[in-house]
Amino acid sequence: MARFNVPHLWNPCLFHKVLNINSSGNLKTIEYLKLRLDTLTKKISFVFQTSMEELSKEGMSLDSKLHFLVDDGAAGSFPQAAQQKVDTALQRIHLLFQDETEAPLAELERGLRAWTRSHLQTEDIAQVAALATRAREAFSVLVIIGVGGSDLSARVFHDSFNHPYHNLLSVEERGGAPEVYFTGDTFDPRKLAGLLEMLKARNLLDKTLFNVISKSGTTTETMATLMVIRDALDDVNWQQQVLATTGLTADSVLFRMHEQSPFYGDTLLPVPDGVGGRFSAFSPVGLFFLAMTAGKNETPDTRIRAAVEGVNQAHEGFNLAYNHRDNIAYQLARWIHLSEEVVSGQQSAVSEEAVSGQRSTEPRRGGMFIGERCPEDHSLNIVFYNYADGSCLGEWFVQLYTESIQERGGGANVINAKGPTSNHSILNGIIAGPRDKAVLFIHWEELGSDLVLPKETGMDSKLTEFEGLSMTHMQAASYRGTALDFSEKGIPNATLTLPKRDIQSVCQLMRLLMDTIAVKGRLQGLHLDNNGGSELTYLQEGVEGYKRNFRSFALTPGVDSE
Ligand SMILES: O=P(O)(O)OC[C@H]1O[C@](O)(CO)[C@@H](O)[C@@H]1O
Repeated sequence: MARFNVPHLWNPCLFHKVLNINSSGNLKTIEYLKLRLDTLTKKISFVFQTSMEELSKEGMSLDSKLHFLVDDGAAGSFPQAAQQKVDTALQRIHLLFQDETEAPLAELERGLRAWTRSHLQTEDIAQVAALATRAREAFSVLVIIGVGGSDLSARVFHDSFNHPYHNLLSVEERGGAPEVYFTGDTFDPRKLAGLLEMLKARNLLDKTLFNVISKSGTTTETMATLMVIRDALDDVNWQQQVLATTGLTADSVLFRMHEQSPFYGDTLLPVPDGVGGRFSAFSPVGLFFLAMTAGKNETPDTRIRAAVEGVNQAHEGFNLAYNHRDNIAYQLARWIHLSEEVVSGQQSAVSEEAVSGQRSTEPRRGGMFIGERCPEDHSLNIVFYNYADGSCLGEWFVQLYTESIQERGGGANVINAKGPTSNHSILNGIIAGPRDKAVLFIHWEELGSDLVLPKETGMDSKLTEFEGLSMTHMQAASYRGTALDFSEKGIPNATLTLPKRDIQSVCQLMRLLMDTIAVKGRLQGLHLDNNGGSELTYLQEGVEGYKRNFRSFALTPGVDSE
C-alpha cells in the first residue's frame, strides 16, 4: 500500500502559487499555515490511502519533481546589490556552460568536466552491465576497496537502495545479489582483519570479488589494503578475484599490474579521463556497484537505466535558463553564495564593533564576491541536514563540496547532519551557537515501505495521540517542525524536496549537487587566474602535503615511538 501524500497540500511550491507570495516574501506565514494544515492533511492522507496500481489506473500520479524552496525570511532578504551582482555572474556562467553543450568530449576531458557526460557513455555502461551480470553468477560476496570519491558513491547507493540488512538476507531474498562489504579507506587494521577472518571462517573468501577502485591507482590506504588481501588469497590466480577500476594510464599501479597479468574478466574498468573521483558516481566507479547489487525484481540493466534517467533529468534541468525555477543547481549555488555574503558581512561587522567598542557607522562589509577573497572574514558552515536514516549522502557531499570549493583560503565548510538524529546533538549548536550556519534540508516525501503506529495501545495519553500515524508522516513532521523553528529563530534554511528515495531521484539529486558545485566554483572565480592550469574546483592540491609527510613518516623506522 502506498501512502498518497496529498501533494497539493504538502507541496511547498504549490503553496507559493496558491498564496501568491514571491520568493523574497516572508515564508513564516506559509510555514504556520502548513503546520495548521498538518492535522487536516493527516486525516486526508488516510482517506487517500490507495495502492500504486489504483493510482496509475486512475491516471493519477504523485508529483515526481524535485523541488527547492528557500526560507530567507529569517535571514532578512539578501542585499539587493549582492543579488544583482550574483545574478549577473550567474548569467555569464550559464553562457559558458551552454557553450560546452556542443563541445567535443575531448574538450570536456581537458577541462575536467567529462563527468557531465558520464550518463551518455554507452560503451562504458554496456561494459559495466555485462561484467556485473557475469560476476553476480560467479561470486557470492563483493568487497569494495577504495576511499573518498572511489567508495562514497557506492556507499550512498548501498545505504539508499539495498535492504538495510542486506548481508543477513538469503541470496534469494537479495534477488541474486552478493553480500557487500567496504574496506580500503583506513590503515586501522581492525575491520579489515575482521572481514578476512569472517570470510575465511564462512568459506567465502574464494567466492569473493574484490573491486579495487582508485583513479590514481596509487592511493596508499587502498593499495595497502589490496596488498593484505592479495596475501590472504594466497593463490597464484589471486588476480582472478580482483576487478580493478582505475585511470587508464601507466601512472596507475593498477593499470600496470593489469598489463602484466590481467585482472578478473581480462577487464579493467575505467575511471574515464576528465572525471575526478568525487564526480565519478555515474561512471563505472559507482555504476558497477549499483548493477552488482540489483535486488528482487531488478536487474543490472534496470538499475543502470533508472540511474541514467535520474542523471538525465538533472542534466536537462541544468540546461534550462539559469533563473528557471526547475534549474535548481543555479538556485542552490546562488543561495549558498548569498548566505556566505550575509554571514561574513554580519560577522565582520560584529568584530569591528567589538574591537572599537563603538557602534560602527560604516555600512556592513560585503563578504566574498566573485573571484575575491576575504581571509579575515568568518566563513559559512553549510549544515547538510539529510532527513533520511543511515545514508552516506552527507559524507559524499562533504567530500564533493570541501575538496572542490574550499580553495584560496575561502569557501564554506560543510557539517554533515542527519534528521532527526542530529536534532538530539548538532541542533542545539545551530540555534544557540555561533550564527555562522545555513541549513540545507534534504526532505524525502516517500521513504519506502511505511510503518503505522498501532492503535488502541492503552499507553499513556501523550503517546496515544500519535496512534494511527505513519512513521513517514512523523519524519515529515519532524523535518517541518525543525525547519519552522530555524526560521523563527533566524537561521537561514532551504530545502531540497525529493519525491521518493528511489534510484532515479537520488541520482538526480547527486548530479544536481555536482552541478551546484560547478556553478559555485565559478561564482568564487575558481576558473580564473589559474596560470593556464585546470579549474581549481576539480583539483585538490591541499591533500598532497599529507601524502608526502605520511610517506616519509611511514618509511622512517621508529616513528611510532617518537
Ligand atoms: O581514486 P583515488 O586516486 O584512489 O583517490 C581517492 C581520493 O583521494 C583524493 O585524491 C584526495 O582526497 C580524492 O580526491 C579521491 O577521491
